[in-house]
Amino acid sequence: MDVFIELKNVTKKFKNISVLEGVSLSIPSREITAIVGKNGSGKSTLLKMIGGLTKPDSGQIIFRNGEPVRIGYVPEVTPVVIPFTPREYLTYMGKIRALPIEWLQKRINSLLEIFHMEENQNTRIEHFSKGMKQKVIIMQAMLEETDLLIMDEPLSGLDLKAQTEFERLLISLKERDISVILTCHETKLLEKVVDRILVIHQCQITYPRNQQIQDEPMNRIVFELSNTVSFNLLWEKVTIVKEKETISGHRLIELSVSKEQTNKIVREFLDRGATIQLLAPLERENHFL
Ligand SMILES: Nc1ncnc2c1ncn2[C@@H]1O[C@H](COP(=O)(O)OP(=O)(O)OP(=O)(O)O)[C@@H](O)[C@H]1O
Repeated sequence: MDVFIELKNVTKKFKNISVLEGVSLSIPSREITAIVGKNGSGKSTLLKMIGGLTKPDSGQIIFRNGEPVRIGYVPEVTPVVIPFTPREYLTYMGKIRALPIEWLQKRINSLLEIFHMEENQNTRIEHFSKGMKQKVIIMQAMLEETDLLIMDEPLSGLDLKAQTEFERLLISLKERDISVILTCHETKLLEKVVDRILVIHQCQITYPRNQQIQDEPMNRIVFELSNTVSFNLLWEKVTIVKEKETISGHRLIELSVSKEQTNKIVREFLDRGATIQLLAPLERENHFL
């Protein structure tokens, strides 16, 4: 697995009220990740930080070990009335971004094909259904070549048919090596296509119960490790639950690890000079939302 996005100890507050506190996680490439949580839990804030629209107060967000990543952002609020056809609208948006006109027209043709919108390209967007408008907004976010597509509540207001079509679209984006992160209120909606679900709960990222391998025993391990020592956890069934700095130049790292992987992880950390603060069976009921 190669890491696409890594959050290291990310904290965000608004007016001294924490939205996220010391969140660490890794997301591999070419995955569809859904972020779920209650209203006001911080889903949009996390998306905006990943999209570079707002900065964390502390911590880091690193893409592909520091390589540049091309990001398309689809905001939650979409304009209701767009008095243009999709081709006109996408051409204007491309010109605003100073994309070369010939390249732009080819790109629009290819997007219309990917989104199955060729037949509708000359109809004014204001006459479109919510799902079709949504597609135009996503196309707009993808006018430049895109490695990562960030979508805030893309399902809101879509009927069942449009949701199914959206699922197919997500699969076709993934087949084109585009990673997707989206927010969603209802995990059931996309569970067939989503690779990873992250739940924001009380300023932390947790994982829904059905994402764990059923009946697989898990351990909770807390290591203390020097701040100067790096580590990378990209094994299956290992998740960073929390990371917290201590006053002594160390950090506490809480992991949820399958029983099967526990010995391997413990060895890895001890080799890096870590000490074990806690190792116990994971009480899932307490841990998950
Ligand atoms: N620019 C801002 N200034 C002050 N507070 C903010 C700002 N942006 C977000 N917040 C607050 O941060 C918290 C998280 O907001 P956010 O929009 O990220 O939540 P959300 O999970 O996306 O909510 P929803 O499901 O309702 O869209 C909320 O309490 C919100 O009021």
